[in-house]
Amino acid sequence: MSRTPNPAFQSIPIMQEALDLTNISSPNPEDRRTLAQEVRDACINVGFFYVKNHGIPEDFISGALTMAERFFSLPSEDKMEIENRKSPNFMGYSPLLSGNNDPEGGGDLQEGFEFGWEELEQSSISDESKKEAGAMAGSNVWPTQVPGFREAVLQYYHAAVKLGKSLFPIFALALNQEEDFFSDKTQHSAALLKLLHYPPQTGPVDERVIGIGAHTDWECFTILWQQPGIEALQVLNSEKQWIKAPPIPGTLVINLGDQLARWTNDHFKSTVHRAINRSGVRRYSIPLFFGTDYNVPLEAIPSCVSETNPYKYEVITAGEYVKSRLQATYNHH
Ligand SMILES: O=C(O)CCC(=O)C(=O)O
Ligand SMILES: [Fe+2]
Repeated sequence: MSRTPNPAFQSIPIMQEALDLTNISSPNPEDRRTLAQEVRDACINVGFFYVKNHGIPEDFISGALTMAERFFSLPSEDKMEIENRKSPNFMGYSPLLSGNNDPEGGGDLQEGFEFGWEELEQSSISDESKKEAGAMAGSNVWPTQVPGFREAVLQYYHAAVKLGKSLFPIFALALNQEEDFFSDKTQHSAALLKLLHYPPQTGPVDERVIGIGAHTDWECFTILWQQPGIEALQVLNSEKQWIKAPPIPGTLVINLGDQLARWTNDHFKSTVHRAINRSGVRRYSIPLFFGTDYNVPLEAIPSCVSETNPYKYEVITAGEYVKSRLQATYNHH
C-alpha cells in the first residue's frame, strides 16, 4: 500500500458524528464495505474514532460502573488480597501508582481491576479450552466482598467481546483482506477488560504523575467506555499536540493498538494517548483490550510492505508481546 503524508489531526473522528455501527453485520456487503472505508480513513489518519449504535445495552454499562464504584471503595487490604503481582498474568487489582505506562513517568495515578475471558457459567469452562487460550487467559481472580461483582462485569465483558468480534471483519475489509482474515487468529477471544478508577488530581500537577502516562495500547484495538461528563483522555497528533477525546454520551471510543500497527507495518496507527483527571471528582473508565490469540505471530500483511516501507518489526507472538509489556509496566519499581 502506498503511503502519503497526512496532516496532523486536530480532532478525533468522528466526534461530531460518531461512526454508526448499525450496519456492522448487515447482510448487504456494500453496507459493510462503506463502514470499512470510514474505519480505514480513521485508522490511517488518527488511530482513534467514536462509534454509536454499538449494541452494548446501557444497563450493562451502568451495572459494570456500579460494581467498579463498589470495588474501588473497599478498604485497601481487601483489594490487595487479589493484587495483580500475585498472579502470573497480572490479573486482578493494581493499586494507585503500581503501574507505569510511560517509561519517563513516575507511576500512573489510577487503580485498576483486570480480567480475561471466562464463561458466565463457571461450570462450563473446560480445562482444554483454558489451555488453548494460552497464558493470558483462564486465570481470573475475583473479589469476594462485593456481591454480584463477577456476574455484572462479565455481562458487560461478553457484550463488549461480541462487539469486538464483529469489528474484526470490518478491520479486515478496511485492509483489503477477506472478511474472515482474523477469524482463525481470534478463536479464543484474547480480550482483557480493565475497570479503572482515577482519583481527582487537584492543585499543581507533576506532569510525570498523571492518571495514565503517555502510551500506546498493546492489543489490536481497544473498546473504551468513558464516564460521561468528565474529560480526561487526550491523544497525541503528529505535531506533538495533545488533542482532547472527551466522553460523548451514547458512544464508545475505539482505538488501535500495537498489534494492528504490527499487522499493518504502521499503515494503521497505534496512537499515543494519556489521561489526566482534573475534574475534581472521581473518574471511572472501562477499556476492553482485544488482541489475537496467544500463539498468533504478528506478521505484517504483505500488501503493507514495500521497498519504501520495509518491514519495521521483528515477528513476535501476540501473547508474548502483551506479556512483555505487562511485565515492563508492573515491574517498574
Ligand atoms: O481511561 C482512559 O480514558 C484511557 C485508559 C487507557 O488508555 C488504557 O487503559 O490503556
Ligand atoms: Fe490506553
